[in-house]
Amino acid sequence: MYFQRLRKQSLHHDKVAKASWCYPDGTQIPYGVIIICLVLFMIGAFSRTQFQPLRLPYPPGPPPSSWLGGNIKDVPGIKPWLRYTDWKKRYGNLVHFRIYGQHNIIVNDYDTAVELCEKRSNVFSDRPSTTIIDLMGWDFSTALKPYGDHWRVERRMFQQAYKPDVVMSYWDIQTQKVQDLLYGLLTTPNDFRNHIKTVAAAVIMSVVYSHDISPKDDYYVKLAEATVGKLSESIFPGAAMVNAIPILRHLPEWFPGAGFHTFAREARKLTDQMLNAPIAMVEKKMENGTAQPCLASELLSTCKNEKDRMHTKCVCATSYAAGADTTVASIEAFFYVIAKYPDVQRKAQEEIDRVIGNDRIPTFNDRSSLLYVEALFREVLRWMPALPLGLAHGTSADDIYEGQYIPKGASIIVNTWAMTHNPDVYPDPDTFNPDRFFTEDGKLNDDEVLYTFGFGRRVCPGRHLASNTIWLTIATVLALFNMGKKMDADGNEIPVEADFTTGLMTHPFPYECSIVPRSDVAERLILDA
Ligand code: HEM
Repeated sequence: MYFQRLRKQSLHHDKVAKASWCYPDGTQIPYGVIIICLVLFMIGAFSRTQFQPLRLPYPPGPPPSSWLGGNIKDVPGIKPWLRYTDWKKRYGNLVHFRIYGQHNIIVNDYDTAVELCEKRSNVFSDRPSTTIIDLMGWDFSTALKPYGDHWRVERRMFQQAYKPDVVMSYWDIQTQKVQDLLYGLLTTPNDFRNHIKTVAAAVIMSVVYSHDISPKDDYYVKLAEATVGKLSESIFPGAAMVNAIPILRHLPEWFPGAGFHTFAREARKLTDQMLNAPIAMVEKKMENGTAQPCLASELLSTCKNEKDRMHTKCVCATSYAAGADTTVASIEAFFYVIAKYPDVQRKAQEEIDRVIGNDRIPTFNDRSSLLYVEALFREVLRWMPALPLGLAHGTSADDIYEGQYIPKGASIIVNTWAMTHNPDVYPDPDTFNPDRFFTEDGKLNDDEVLYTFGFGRRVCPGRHLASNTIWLTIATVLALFNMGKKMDADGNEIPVEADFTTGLMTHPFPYECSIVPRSDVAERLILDA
């Protein structure tokens, strides 16, 4: 029965997996043999990771708490960036730890990140291979692709689509979608978290697929959210195990501990739909002549073969996967801090009133005149970086840094949080204080906190688009609304207090705040926009 089951399952898997369980003549290999081979292979593979060819020390780090799992128990499930920042005090800017056979190097300061990810970008531009992510079909994502030809082609497409002069052509879309957000805040302020999610999704869906999302339950947005949600869920012990010991991917689904296969299979279905459904919609519109210009239609019209079409699908789907929730995280952080820091809000509003008056809504053309708003924007990125641990780089060769050994295949975790909360650079780092970006003579300093968008050849190509959406939201919301604490039924203020979630991206947990238009004029401006 097991054999039948395995055969059935193997229909779902790729050819490699099928071949692994049969002799060349097609006879099934007994499971006992397979398991013994797997165990031997794992021990062999694991021992190889322990072998240190150069006899140089790894960077310092916490001693492993178990021979097999290494430091698996030392990495907390909640906000690991705080533990890593603690390790910086004990071990320094470069910290090594191991989980099963996977070597991890935490980079805790800006200069070391530049040295490794930028100056040595020929070695430090890979991504760590993550088996569960491949099994889930997420290897479509340009952001997760290994440093190689496929990534290079798509990276070029990204750079073309989102370079500074091209993103200016998206200003109208962004203005329209931010106006929708303002209207939402005016009419249903308690629903502000949904409005924030909508603005980020609406900008990307419009830029990429020329799709105007429906305000509620948009099919494509729900699909993308469910797919991205699976990615966040993919951090569970079974997944960690198969990531660290990739050979385990060949375990049959029924095998104890191989439940990751079931999870991955379900996730893969969603991933395929997210990749294909919106592109099919654009292609249909192109066929019947109703397609509006957008990134997908532009790229599709230049495709010469199926390979080009595949790259187009990957770039378009990655735009949403990498660009929506990151933008949401930063806008949510802005809403949270503004409700918490009334003095900052007042100062920003004074500047907006003084520079542009209160009879129009700020536009992108005002950006260079609103210095305090710019400082506030930077402080949002710094105070709560959307990706506190960036996106891990990988090493494509062995390397030596200051006499310490960094092996090929190591995961390089850029601890952005430690950088944005380095008290030597940002005194009193937990306080939200835009003034820290001004020089003594009242000019903006040159720290644009751009490193929150990553380093080197893998730096975020969507940073200009993201910066524009976030800035316009900040400037217009400050110009038109007052945010602050809500009152309870007894007239007492409800404190604005929320912790932030753990994940690749971090968001505030739900909290309450009041959002009211600053004046009748502000209300009219929103309604007339
Ligand atoms: C606040 C918003 C955003 C933040 C904080 C952010 C941050 C980041 C970070 C930290 C990385 C990893 C960089 C590295 O590996 O060193 C990254 C990569 C990436 N981002 Fe963004 N991002 C944002 C918005 C966007 C948007 C709007 C798009 C697309 C339209 C986008 C597309 C990408 C892509 C494709 C990559 C992978 C690049 C590669 O691997 O070559 N991001 N982003």
